Order: sequence, then structure tokens, then C-alpha cells
Amino acid sequence: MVAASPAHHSSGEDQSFISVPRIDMSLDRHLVANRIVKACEDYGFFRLVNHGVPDHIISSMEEEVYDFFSKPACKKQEAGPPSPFGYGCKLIGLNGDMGELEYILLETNPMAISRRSLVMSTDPIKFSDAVTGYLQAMKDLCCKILDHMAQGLQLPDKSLSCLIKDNDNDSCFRVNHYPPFDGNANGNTNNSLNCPLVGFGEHCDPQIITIQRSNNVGGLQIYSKGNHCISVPPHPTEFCVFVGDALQVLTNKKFLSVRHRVLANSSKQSRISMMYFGAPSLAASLSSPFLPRRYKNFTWGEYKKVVYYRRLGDRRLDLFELSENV
Ligand SMILES: O=C(O)CCC(=O)C(=O)O
Ligand SMILES: [Fe+2]
Repeated sequence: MVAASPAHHSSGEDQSFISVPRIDMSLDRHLVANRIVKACEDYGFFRLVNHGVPDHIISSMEEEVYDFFSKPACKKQEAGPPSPFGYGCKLIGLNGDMGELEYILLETNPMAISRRSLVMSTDPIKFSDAVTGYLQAMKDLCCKILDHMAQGLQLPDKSLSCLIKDNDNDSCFRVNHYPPFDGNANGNTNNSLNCPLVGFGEHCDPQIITIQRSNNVGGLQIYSKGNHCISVPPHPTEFCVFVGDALQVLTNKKFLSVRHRVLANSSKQSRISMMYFGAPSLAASLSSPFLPRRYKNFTWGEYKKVVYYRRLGDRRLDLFELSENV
């Protein structure tokens, strides 16, 4: 049983009635750019509609995902343990963080996907085609969003998306499966501590941006600037976009990376989420064009190393902040 760790659990009560921004990408470009910037300043998070990703790309990916997670445990374990890529169950990262989920973490380059598909599926070509197609769509969407952000922030055209387009980009892809409620968890709260069971503990994503899609089962919560906990209802045709730590640094804290968590599944249906994490190359500098800088100079590779050795919920960016007077 995995309960929210008091050390990492924000105190904010659930403000489910607050609705997070919803952005329609088919509207006028200038309007979309300004709305994205506002959402990232206010929440570090928004929902995206009319994103242009074809349904068949999503459904082919989902089919492979359901196929994989419905295999017997011993078969799934052949694709693990995660190192860091591969199949993992309950243990998240290297530092003892646990959640009520299982997941697969994948590289995004087509060669690596095609090699890994051999242990993921009995039809590796079909698996690899579905993943490659989905990841190409996510990369394109991520670049489109970053171009809107650059426009809204009056930065040079493509100055953010070029980080993701770099051949050596370090983007990755995780698919999470939160098993259906088994009827033993008593409303999915740990009665002895009276706190909810956690599917994926509270954290910020370290990369530039995350594009998330889930099936129709809820559980995702984000924390607002005022530390209010907001439940984000799932929607079958939308994506959710999260500002990550690297974008907080690149924008010199104009955008704030959003803290979020997932409650353990309380439904009789599996919850699936597909997370595309857009990251630059390890050598890319995260220094911001906005002055005076609020962070020291460091590369994505340096930051990633720090993330690797810390707990999921740690506020890792604090280590890189410059004091007010420097
Ligand atoms: O399952 C979700 O919707 C979010 C999971 C998450 O935050 C992550 O994989 O980083
Ligand atoms: Fe996350």
C-alpha cells in the first residue's frame, strides 16, 4: 500500500471546482500564443483541444499499450527492470519512490524503439510502427506549442523548438498503467493515516514540456501557485501540457513548472496515461535570454544528474537559484 508521504504532500485542499485553462489550437495564432503564455504563467499547465493529432495515431498506440499491460506479470518482467528504460512496477526511479502503478519508459529514437519492441510485443514491427508514429506526432505538437510560446514571449522564432528538434535531444516517453481498483483498498485511502493512496507521487517534471494523454479514468491532480489542489478530469479528445523545470529556467521563472500527482485508481477500469517528455540534448545550456538571470548557468545533462539522485518530490531547482543580490 503506498500512501502520500507527509514530507512531500502539499497541504492544499482539493479545489476541484477551479477549471484549468483550455486552449483551442485552431484559433488565430496570435490569440493562441497569448493564451498559452498566460496559462503557463498562471498554472504551468493547460488542456489542449483541436490539436490536429489524427485519431488513428492515438488508437494504434493505445492498442499496443493495452496489449502489453494485459500480459502476465512474468512476460512483462522480461522487458524490465528499467535501466532507466524498460518495464517497471511500483518502484519509480532509484531512490525508493513507490506508486500504485506499472509503467514502460522508452527512448524516442526509432532505432532504439525498434530494438526494444522485440521484448515488448509478439508483433515487434506493429509495436514499433505505432510508437514511432505517436512519438513523431508528439514531437511535432511539442514544437508547435513551443513556437507559440516563443511568439508569445517575443523570443526569436523557433528558439525553443530547436532544442527539441536537435538530433541529440534527450526526450523520452513513459506509459503508466494504474491497475483497476481491486476492492481491498477501502475507497483508496489508507485509513491508518487517513490520506489517499498515491498512484504517482507529487513532483514536477524535469524536462522542458510534457504532453499527456489519458484514457477516460481520472486521478490527475495539479497544484496551483497558491498550493490549491485541482483535480483535472480526463477527456477523450484532449491533451494536457505541463511546463517542466527546464522551461521554468529558460523563461527565467516567467513560467512555473507545475507540481502534480496521480491518486491511485479508484475505478474498476484501468487508468492509462501516455507521457511525452520533450527535453534538449545533454549538452544544451538552459540559460535564459531574460535578464537579470535567476538561475546559475547549467546544462540539461547537469540538471538531469541532480534529478537522478534525488527523491521524486524534491524541489531540485532551488539548488540552482541565484540569490537576489548576485
Ligand atoms: O499519469 C499521469 O497522468 C501523470 C503521470 C506523471 O506525472 C508522470 O509520468 O510524470
Ligand atoms: Fe509527471
